[in-house]
Formats: sequence, structure tokens, C-alpha cells
Amino acid sequence: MSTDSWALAVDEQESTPKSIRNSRILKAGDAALHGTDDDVDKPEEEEKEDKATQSLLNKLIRSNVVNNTNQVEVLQRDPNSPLYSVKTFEELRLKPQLLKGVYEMGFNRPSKIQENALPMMLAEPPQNLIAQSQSGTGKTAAFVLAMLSHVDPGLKWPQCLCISPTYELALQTGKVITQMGKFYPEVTLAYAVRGHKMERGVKIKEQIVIGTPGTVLDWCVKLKLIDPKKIKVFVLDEADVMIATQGHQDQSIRIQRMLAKGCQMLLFSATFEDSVWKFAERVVPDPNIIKLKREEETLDTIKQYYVLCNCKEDKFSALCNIYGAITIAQAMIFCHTRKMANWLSGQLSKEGHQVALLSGEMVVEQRAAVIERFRDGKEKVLITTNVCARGIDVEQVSVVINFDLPLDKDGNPDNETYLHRIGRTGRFGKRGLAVNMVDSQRSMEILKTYERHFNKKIMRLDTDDIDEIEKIAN
Ligand SMILES: Nc1ncnc2c1ncn2[C@@H]1O[C@H](COP(=O)(O)OP(=O)(O)OP(=O)(O)O)[C@@H](O)[C@H]1O
Repeated sequence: MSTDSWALAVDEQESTPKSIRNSRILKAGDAALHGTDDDVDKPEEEEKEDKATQSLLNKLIRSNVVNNTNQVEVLQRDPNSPLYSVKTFEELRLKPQLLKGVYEMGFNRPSKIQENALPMMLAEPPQNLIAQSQSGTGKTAAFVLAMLSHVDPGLKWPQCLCISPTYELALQTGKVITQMGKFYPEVTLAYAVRGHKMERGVKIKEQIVIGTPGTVLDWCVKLKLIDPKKIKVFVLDEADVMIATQGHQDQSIRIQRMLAKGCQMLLFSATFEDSVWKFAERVVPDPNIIKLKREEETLDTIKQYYVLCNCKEDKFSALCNIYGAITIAQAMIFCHTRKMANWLSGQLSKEGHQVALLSGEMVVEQRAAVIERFRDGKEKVLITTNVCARGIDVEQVSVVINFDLPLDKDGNPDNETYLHRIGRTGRFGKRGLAVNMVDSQRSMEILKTYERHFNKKIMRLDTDDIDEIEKIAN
């Protein structure tokens, strides 16, 4: 392929993801918010949610590191070399300006993955690393610290190169670099992302470059702004999201092939399915590997009930009875379609509830704002559909209402989603309450499937009996 044609292809690939490109700011009164669009009663599963949007959303709403009580699994390239792990940032002998930056960010001690990953990344001679752990466990902060540590501020050319799957994700990582490097102003950062137009042959003085694969490739090959041979640290972030975008995998490999032999290669991913693993092995030769398993969710501490209803109005009055009988600090209510979520939101608002609605047509920043307000307790009820809530943990919610039972795209039971909606990980082992609204023979069958699959009794609740409802709160 000629340079120009791949550059064109790259521009196409790097155009904003659909969900963001089609975005507009919604105002109260907008049809889209109130469900008069033709497509609003389609199950949201039919709308493709891209991984990058989900990842960005998680970053935007996360204010703290995710705790994890699982053991970190470390596979060393050289099993005979000692395995270092650190419990404090001091042990890493960071430059004082960086240590100050770390503390200024409110980090007191390394997160679980950082305990092992940081000594490995900062070791001399440099070691390659593939690291996998769920979103929010501190991977970004770890590689940002590694990049900042390896930079020689006296040299005015790119020395660290980080590629991210999208423009927005690159900007988020850039923010972390700026924050952590706050007391290290000699180190500067350039963004190789669409829209940042550069003349051919201009020399880049910034020591760290963060960008998307297409533009980075452009900057290395076509415009010759970066000399790949001078890169000391190469980071490939969000590998699982990267390979979900067509073309990014090949571009990443092309970039990697241009780097010097001694360049340190680091790859991070939240998940590790086979395709990610194959890609990781191509990008990172002779790697050390660190894995941190996700904490398992369980239904052990959840009391599960079902309510028999005939129609949505019935479900709504059952919900009102529950609200009338017990005090609910915060609840999440799941609906199958956007139309249903809109309707319910309207009904509950009329009853005087403070309701937050998370809806598929909102842009990512709007969704993050809704979740943030709910997380801060500004609204007590969050109504959502599957797609919007997938992968998002709102930890303090103790009551979950399945206004519609979760179904997969073929209308069959979806055990994983059921577990994720109502389950809790060990550390949030607080007692929870889940109420399922059953409105047909079919939904009863689906409920029974969940009961059998998890081998946990789902009890009937008569919402016309206030005394009975009161009991479930105890
Ligand atoms: N050692 C630490 N102590 C306290 N907070 C931390 C620590 N490391 C990271 N954090 C914070 O935890 C959150 C998640 O960290 P980070 O973004 O690095 O995780 P991640 O695994 O890269 O997840 P994601 O891919 O979703 O960004 C951020 O708000 C970050 O500032």
C-alpha cells in the first residue's frame, strides 16, 4: 500500500467513534431525551456500543483505584532473577519531582498491580511487560510513571511513545501525564492525534508523544517528525480496545517494527481473550507477564424476589408500593428498552422522585455526568438500560430492580448480565436486595432459569401486602 493510501485509511479509522461523532448536547424537551424517536423501543443491545466509549466512560467517572483482593500472577521472562515488589513509592527511588507529583495526586501507596509492575518497568536494563488487569486498577498511572522516569529532560526529542485506541482516550492519558509531571516542567508532551496538523520534517522537541496509531504512524513515516529509533519506551495502552478497531492492530505492529531493538515495550489490557494475547505476543518480545484476575461477583449476600405483574402500569404500582413501604437509599432500575426507561422516568418524576436517566443517545460526557451525580447521591434512582450500565460499578447501590429481566440479543436468559446487575464482589459484600418484575409466562420461565443457574431461591413478593414488603428490608 502506498504511503498516501494508508494515510487516507488511517484518517478514516481515526475519525471520531460514531457514538461521539453523532453527539449533540441534549436539552430538556429534546425528542431524543423523551423517547419520541422511532427507534426508542428497540432493545438497546441492538445498538452497537463501542469498547472505547465504555472505557472512556469508566475513566471519566472513576475517582479512585479499584481494590482487588486477588493475588497478582507474575510470569517472569527469566524465572531465576529475583522478583521485586514494592509496598511504597519511596522504595522505587523515583526522582523527587515525580514522587511529589504522585503524592499530589493523592496516591499513598502503589496499587496491587503497581506493586509488581513498577519495579519491573523501572528496572535496568529495561524489561518488556504485558500487563492485564481490569479497568481502574492503576495501569495508566503505572506506565505514565515509568515513561516520566525514563525521560532524559536534557534531550529535546521524543523518547517515550504511547499509543491509545482513540483521540479521547489519548487525551485522558495525556492528562495523567500532565498531572503526574506537574513538578517536572522540563518534560513536555505532544499529542499525535487527528486535527494536530504538522508540517513535514518539523522536529518535535517534546520528550513524550501520545497518540492514536494512524497519526503516530504518519508522524514517524510520512512526516518524519519522530525518529522511532530514538524511542526508549513504547507503550501500547488498552490493547483489547485497540484490536476491536479495524486496522489499528496492523498499524501498531508497523510502529513497533520501526523501533530500536533495545526499546522497552509495554502493553496493557483490561481483558485477555485469545485475540489480545496473540496480538500482545507480536508486539512485545520476551515479555514479563503480570495478571490480576477480576474479583468474582456473587449472589450470596443478595436477597432476591420476584413480583407478578400484568403490564407496565402494574409494575409501576408495585414499585411505588415498595418505595412506600421501605426506605431505599439508592436504587438502580433496569429496563429493556429506551422507551420503557423514558416512560418510567416520567412516571417516577411525577411521583416526586429524584430520577436520573441514563440513555443510549447521550454523549459519553453526559452519561459520565449522570453517573457522577448519582454516585454523589444527588439523585436517588438511576434508571437505565443494559447497554448504558455495562461495565460500570456504582458501588453503593443496595437495591436493584429489574423492571424488565435481562435478556440477550436473541431474547434468551443472560446469566452474566443478571449476575453483573445484582451481584457484588467480595469487598462490597454488603447485603443487597434485588426485585424482579415478572409480567408473562415467558418472563417467569426466564426467572426460573436464573434461579436454576445460580442455584439460589428467588422468592415471591406480594407488593399489595405492606407488612410483607417491610420484612424484606430487614
Ligand atoms: N496507587 C494509587 N493510589 C490511589 N489511586 C490511584 C493509584 N493508582 C491509580 N489511582 C487512581 O485510580 C484510578 C484508576 O487508575 P488508572 O486509570 O491508572 O487505572 P487503569 O487500570 O489504567 O484503568 P483505566 O484503563 O480504566 O484507566 C484513577 O483515578 C487513578 O488516579
